[in-house]
Amino acid sequence: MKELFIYVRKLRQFAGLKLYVSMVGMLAASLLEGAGVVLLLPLLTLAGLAGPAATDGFTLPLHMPAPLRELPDGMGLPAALAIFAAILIGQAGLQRRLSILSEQIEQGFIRKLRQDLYRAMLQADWSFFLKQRRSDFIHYLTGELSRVSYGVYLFLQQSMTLLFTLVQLGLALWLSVELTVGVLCCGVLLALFARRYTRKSRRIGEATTSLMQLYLAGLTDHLGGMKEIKSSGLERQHYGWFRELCSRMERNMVDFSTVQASSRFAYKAASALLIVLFAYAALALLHVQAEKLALILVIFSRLWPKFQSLQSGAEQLAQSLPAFKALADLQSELAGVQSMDVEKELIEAGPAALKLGIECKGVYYRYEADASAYALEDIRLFIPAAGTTAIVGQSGAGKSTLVDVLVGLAVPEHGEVLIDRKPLTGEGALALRRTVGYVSQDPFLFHASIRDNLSAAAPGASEEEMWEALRFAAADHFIRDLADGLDTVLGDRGARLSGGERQRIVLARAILRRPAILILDEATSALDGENEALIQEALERLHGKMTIIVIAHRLSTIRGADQVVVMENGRIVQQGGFRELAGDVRGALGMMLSRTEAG
Ligand SMILES: Nc1ncnc2c1ncn2[C@@H]1O[C@H](COP(=O)(O)OP(=O)(O)OP(=O)(O)O)[C@@H](O)[C@H]1O
Repeated sequence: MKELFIYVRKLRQFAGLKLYVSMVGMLAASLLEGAGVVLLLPLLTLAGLAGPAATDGFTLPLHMPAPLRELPDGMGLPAALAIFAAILIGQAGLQRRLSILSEQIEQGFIRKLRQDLYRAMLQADWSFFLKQRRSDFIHYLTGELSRVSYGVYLFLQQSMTLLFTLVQLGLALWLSVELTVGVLCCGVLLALFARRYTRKSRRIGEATTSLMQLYLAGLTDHLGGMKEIKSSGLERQHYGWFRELCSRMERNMVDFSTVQASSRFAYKAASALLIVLFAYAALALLHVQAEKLALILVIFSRLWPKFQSLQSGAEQLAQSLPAFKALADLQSELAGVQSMDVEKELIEAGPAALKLGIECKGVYYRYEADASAYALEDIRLFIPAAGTTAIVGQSGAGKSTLVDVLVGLAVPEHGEVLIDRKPLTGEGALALRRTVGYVSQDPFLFHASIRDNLSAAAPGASEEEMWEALRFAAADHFIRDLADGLDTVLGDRGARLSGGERQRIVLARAILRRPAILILDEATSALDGENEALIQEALERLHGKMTIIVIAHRLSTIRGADQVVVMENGRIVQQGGFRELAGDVRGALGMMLSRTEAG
């Protein structure tokens, strides 16, 4: 429940006056409805359906009937009917307005939640993303958010129902304290009994959250790995997993419907018993007039469904509570890892170009605070501006981690990173990253045209500049050969291209930004010898114009580097010019070269 109130508080802050207007409107609507109900009996009297004894027996709750009775003969009924219709139509009009208002509040609130969540994700430290599944974010931004949205809507609805119920309860108490207290006690007893349904709904809601999470995670993995699944003939296993999960999801929803149906049954059965009991108590024990009993029954028949709908709303709310909790947990976790403000302009623009270089002084880094091994240990390194530095080492040596530390994505546990002799912190890291062109091992392309993919990185780039960047990345020829050229739409993550073609477009995109620092993390690994040679030449042309950091497995790609850094188990084991290191046959690079040649 705590989480629900967090969101209710947020809703109050978001909607402000509108929420109170809507609450007051609900109260007015329920009063009008109550007035309509109270008019029923005078109407019966005026219509001659209830005898004169009825009006003598007890005082009517509103003054309206008296003036009505003073009207000339034959005018009372039409006037009462007209007032009755005006009240009901007015109430319906008010409810229409309230429904629109509550929808506006709900949708506006959800938009705000969605924006806040996505914004907080964008502003979070990179380390936060390393611990999460991508599919979980999709789960939170879609499924869980709509459950929260539904929950908030339910909460508004429940408040409305509660207000209606309270007003009608007051009215019923006015008419007959004994019978109303009787109905109320039965309602409370049943609500206590029905707590089991609410608790069960919450457990089912928890299962819904984890099943949906599993479903999305599984689907994301399967769709991402479809090629591996098909090439290894694993369709059967995957289908088996999917079928089993779908059955669990089906059972989960059926369980919830069963809970709701059982609780509805309990209320309906109790209602049948209570009507019989009331009728007996009123007529045989309390000797209430038949007309008054009729009014009580009208009120009971309006009150009891409200109890039932409050219970049903409570179950649905309980079912969506785990989504509130999941979202609240995520938001509080995100609040602790915010490292920027996406909308804030950087006041201190930071280095537009690197002047001296990047230095690591005794840097230690590990992914988990309690991990026994460091991914980087005692890194001492200087990367000169406008030079080319190659980082080599076996898989898992720490090359990508080192680059993350150099651009401020990962923050060292000990030691520091200096950019042009100034410590790399906060805004400086953000400014630095805006000058970086990064090509990763797993290049990312949007499901959009090549043009859109390029302009996503450099919004103002002209067509000419795009072709220039593509020429640099040896991608111009194959793109000219495509029927739609720059307007060719790439598949999901660029799936319609070969790995080498993808890498070349991503490289062109990085260059188009005219970065001060170009980082290539295994960026040419999918290229054939000819294209790799073309890119090597292009990189050599850039030599001296920008700082280039290359991570490479293929040692052929690092021959032109000014400095080679060799890593092993998170440490730098050798560092120097390519020729110098290659000449030391017993050194790490020399051994790697001889292994490569032998291979
Ligand atoms: N997200 C992560 N969480 C925990 N440990 C990680 C994570 N990423 C990398 N590591 C660990 O950190 C160490 C260095 O990994 P890193 O990716 O930097 O190596 P690498 O030299 O770039 O490898 P490769 O050439 O295979 O890309 C490895 O032991 C790896 O298992």
